[in-house]
Amino acid sequence: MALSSLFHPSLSSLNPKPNPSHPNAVTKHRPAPIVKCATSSTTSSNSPPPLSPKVRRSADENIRDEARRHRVASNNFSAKYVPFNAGFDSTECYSLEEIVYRSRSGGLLDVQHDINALKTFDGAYWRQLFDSRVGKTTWPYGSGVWSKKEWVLPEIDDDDIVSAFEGNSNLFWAERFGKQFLGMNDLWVKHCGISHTGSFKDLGMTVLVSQVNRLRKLKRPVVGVGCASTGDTSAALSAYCASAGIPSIVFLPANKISMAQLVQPIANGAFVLSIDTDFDGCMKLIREITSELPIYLANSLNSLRLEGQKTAAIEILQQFDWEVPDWVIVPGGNLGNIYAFYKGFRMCQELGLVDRIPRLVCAQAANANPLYLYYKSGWKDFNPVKANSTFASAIQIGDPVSIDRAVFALKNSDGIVEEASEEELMDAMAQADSTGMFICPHTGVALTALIKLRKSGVIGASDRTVVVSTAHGLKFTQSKIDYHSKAIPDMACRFANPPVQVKADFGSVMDVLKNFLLKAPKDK
Ligand SMILES: Cc1ncc(COP(=O)(O)O)c(C=O)c1O
Ligand SMILES: N[C@@H](CCOP(=O)(O)O)C(=O)O
Repeated sequence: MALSSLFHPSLSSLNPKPNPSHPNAVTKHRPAPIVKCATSSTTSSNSPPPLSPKVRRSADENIRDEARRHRVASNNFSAKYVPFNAGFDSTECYSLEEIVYRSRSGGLLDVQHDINALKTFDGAYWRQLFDSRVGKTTWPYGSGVWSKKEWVLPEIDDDDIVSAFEGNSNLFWAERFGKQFLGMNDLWVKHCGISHTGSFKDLGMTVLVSQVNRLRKLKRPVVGVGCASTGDTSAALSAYCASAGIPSIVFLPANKISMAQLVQPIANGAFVLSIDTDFDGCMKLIREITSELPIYLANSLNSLRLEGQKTAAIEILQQFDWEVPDWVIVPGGNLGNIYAFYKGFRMCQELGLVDRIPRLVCAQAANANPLYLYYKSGWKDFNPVKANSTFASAIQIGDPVSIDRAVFALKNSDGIVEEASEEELMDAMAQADSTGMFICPHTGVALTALIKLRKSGVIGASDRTVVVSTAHGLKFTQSKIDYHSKAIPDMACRFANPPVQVKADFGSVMDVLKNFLLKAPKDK
């Protein structure tokens, strides 16, 4: 079947078997889906806009209006909360319109999609649909997250979505780093941090804040949205809330996050509490507070976040033309993201877009390594740790809320956990920067894991490997300044590149330049 016939209403007659539940079918009203846990009769728009030839919208219409004009009445896709990793006989479930973060037994929740409804379409169909939406300005599909809306929050009305067209981040071929330091030619860095607020948190926050927007329209008791944060979650939360006019409240561990991160929620008008504790202390407090006050919890304990974050995995497959990489390495702190990657890959396999999933590696700072210690014990003994200070400050977390999700993801992907000392992660960051990147220390942790696994031969020279870069390096300039000025106690800073002080005269400048040019490498 021609691709165009899938998308253009006028060509739909070419489809030999018109399917009424086709997400693009321009049909009249169909019965609302029967979802056991659904509490509303939401009608939503899951129809992508018509393809070319596209008539330019009139001047008094914006892209939301335009999307509204193209909406269809309903679809058969739905999702609900279920206890995480519940047995087949579990009947516990909740509508996504309920305010619930934990199962009845106190365990984690997961968003479960109606996979049978999604399976009405084959893998080729989903691949083509997602590919057709990349990088457009069509509301809401211009977002890398909402371009996969049917797999994320299928029932939300496009009007309720709060998006900065996040996602669609660069999958960077790390040609020189791979060749020079690892002897690899198929090494890639997924730059999730080159994003609206400078980290991968945007992917999850667009979903969470959109759902809050919807809950508030439904008059649910949500006065504001709150999080504990090591910096990035609070930046994303405050930006998306500000854009929707929703109050945000952030709990930050005093003096433990970078200045660039601190200023983000302040600038976006959040109510910022700087608390004299660490992240784990802030997390405990926000959980207590959100169970007392009508403040919605925005940390990744809330499984809605992971629905957005999982799209980065789908995007990686898409960027490789649906070829599966061998390895994906993710830095881990509160441990929601490693599970989000697993879930994205697994859904693609289950729905026939790919036939396998990559092996996952979770990388932790040695100063905050509860998952690594658990892995090393053969998954026998999990003990939270007191997280020590680390340059990878956003993952200074000792009691990760998503520990069970992470273990599940790693066990089911033949995964590995690695750790990085402060010197290793800072050296790796400096090495990567010296090849033209400008990464954050957390990406340095992930690169250290790669270096170790290459050295031990676990990752082969020709293995296609993706390192997930989680935040923008510009948020962490102080660590780079300290490193390059060799101002870090007990660290050799082997790759430091301090500026040369030189007198302001021609001769002195010539001398240092000649010296430099003599030592400069002659070939590439
Ligand atoms: C920059 C950065 N990298 C990695 C992580 C780890 O992600 P997760 O908490 O989902 O494990 C975080 C937050 O925790 C982060 O802010
Ligand atoms: N690194 C995070 C820590 C909280 O993680 P979350 O994904 O559970 O919100 C941050 O930036 O705050």
